Amino acid sequence: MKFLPLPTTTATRAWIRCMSSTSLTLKKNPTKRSPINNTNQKGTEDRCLTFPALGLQPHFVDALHTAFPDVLQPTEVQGKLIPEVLDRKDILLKDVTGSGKTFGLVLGLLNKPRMVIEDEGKRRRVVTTLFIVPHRDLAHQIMHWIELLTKALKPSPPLSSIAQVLVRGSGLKRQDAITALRETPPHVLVCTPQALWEVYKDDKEVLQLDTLSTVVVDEMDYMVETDPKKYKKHPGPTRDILDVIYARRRELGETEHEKENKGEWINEREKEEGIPQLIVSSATLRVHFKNHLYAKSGWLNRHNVVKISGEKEESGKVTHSILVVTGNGVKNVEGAVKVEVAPEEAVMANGEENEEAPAAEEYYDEKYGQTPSPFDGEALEAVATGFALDVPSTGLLVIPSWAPVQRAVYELRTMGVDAEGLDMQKEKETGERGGPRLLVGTVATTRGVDMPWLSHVFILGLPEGRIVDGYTHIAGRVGRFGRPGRVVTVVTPAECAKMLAVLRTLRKTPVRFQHFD
Ligand SMILES: Nc1ncnc2c1ncn2[C@@H]1O[C@H](COP(=O)(O)OP(=O)(O)OP(=O)(O)O)[C@@H](O)[C@H]1O
Repeated sequence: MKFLPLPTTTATRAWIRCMSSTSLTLKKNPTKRSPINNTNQKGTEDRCLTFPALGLQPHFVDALHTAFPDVLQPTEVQGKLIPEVLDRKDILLKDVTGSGKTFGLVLGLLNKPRMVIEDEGKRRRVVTTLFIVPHRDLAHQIMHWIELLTKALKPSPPLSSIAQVLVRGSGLKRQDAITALRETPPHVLVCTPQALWEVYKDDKEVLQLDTLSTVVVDEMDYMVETDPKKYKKHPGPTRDILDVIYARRRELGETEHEKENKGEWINEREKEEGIPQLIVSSATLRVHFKNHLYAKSGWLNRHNVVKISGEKEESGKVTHSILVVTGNGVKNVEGAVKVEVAPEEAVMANGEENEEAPAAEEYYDEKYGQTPSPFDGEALEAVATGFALDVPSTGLLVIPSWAPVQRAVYELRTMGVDAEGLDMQKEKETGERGGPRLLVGTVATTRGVDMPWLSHVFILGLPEGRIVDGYTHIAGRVGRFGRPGRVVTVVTPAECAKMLAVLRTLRKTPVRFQHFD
């Protein structure tokens, strides 16, 4: 079935801003340093940014400090990002994992004016921002941040008017989600592309796509296929939804106009018609992807776009190890260097019994006990051993997307590991209090997730897709915000050379994982 783009008459775009924009000035204060060492463009002087100076409203900054006492000052990338989010320019955002991109987006978006439309003489609030993310765990994580901020606001508005989550498999029926959206259109709708597209197909009016102020696509390079042979057959929901929202922008771009004035003309028209700002973010936006966005997609206004990237900050102390499964034992990759490990970093798991385990084991015994494992037993055992000997609290195992997470959980449990499927909704309650435990997810469910209490990432096999980008994102779950971490990849001898090449490209030296030969 084909869906036509929404009509984009000026009348339907009749929107008014219910709050005035804050004027933005960057203040310098040479006496303080921001959490990430900020230098100015010449790299000679410290620049201390404050959240109010970036344009965040004072009562919101108070709530931020109450909800997140450790967040004192903006990071370098947030210093550049927040003022641009508050403006109407399109943004291409790229910085290392864990630098605060997603958090900064949340802060900026919540400070944007709410969209209000005039409907039969009445002013009515509509969804202001779509925050599109690749999977529901990331949606829940963002929602959790927004919930904490909303609760800390004085007075605290109802959460549903500030943000709602639209994901598949949340337990909420699609029709109920549509009713909630119609009754209380939120400031920010955090959603996955599939769920959004399904709601749009069911009810084209409820999302009011033609009056949006901003569309954010986080981890966009992961969600949008750039090979025309593939996307022409299967565009995918992100592409479908962006094609609908930016149909008018594409039309303007294709309109005949004198070359010299075209940019100015487009910007004028865009402003008049209220075409939404597009923000694209990822730690890995490759050149071919940017070219696709600029030249082919029609989603980006190339005459009004700003590129934001962080300066190369030193990430936390993360070690990278490669274990090779030979079929006759597991050993460190040849050439791995030996580093001294401080005793407190090599904490033994306490081996306490998990009270829930027996019931779960019975269930999974029945389900999986009689069928052969899809996993290499030696590889899983290496992970189980590494976990038992090295993980003090929480580790993450990333398995290939073809592999069943619950099956991996079952097998690890039979090896004595307290394993469970990654579930960010649960994580916000358990957090660092749990453990030692091993969370299991796939590339698809771990992209962008933030668990400051995570110390280890184990990767089973070569990361899929572009291996370097895949590895960057998976490994980026640790070492966030200057914290230490350990990444251990378990590969076969045939995969070993490729894995070494990945580390070479990223200028990392493999370090011996001390529990193996
Ligand atoms: N200004 C700040 N001060 C202190 N901590 C911060 C600040 N901004 C963000 N953080 C914390 O840093 C962590 C990483 O943030 P975030 O998930 O936004 O990073 P990211 O750059 O989007 O990572 P990824 O590329 O992996 O998605 C979070 O735990 C967040 O709470």
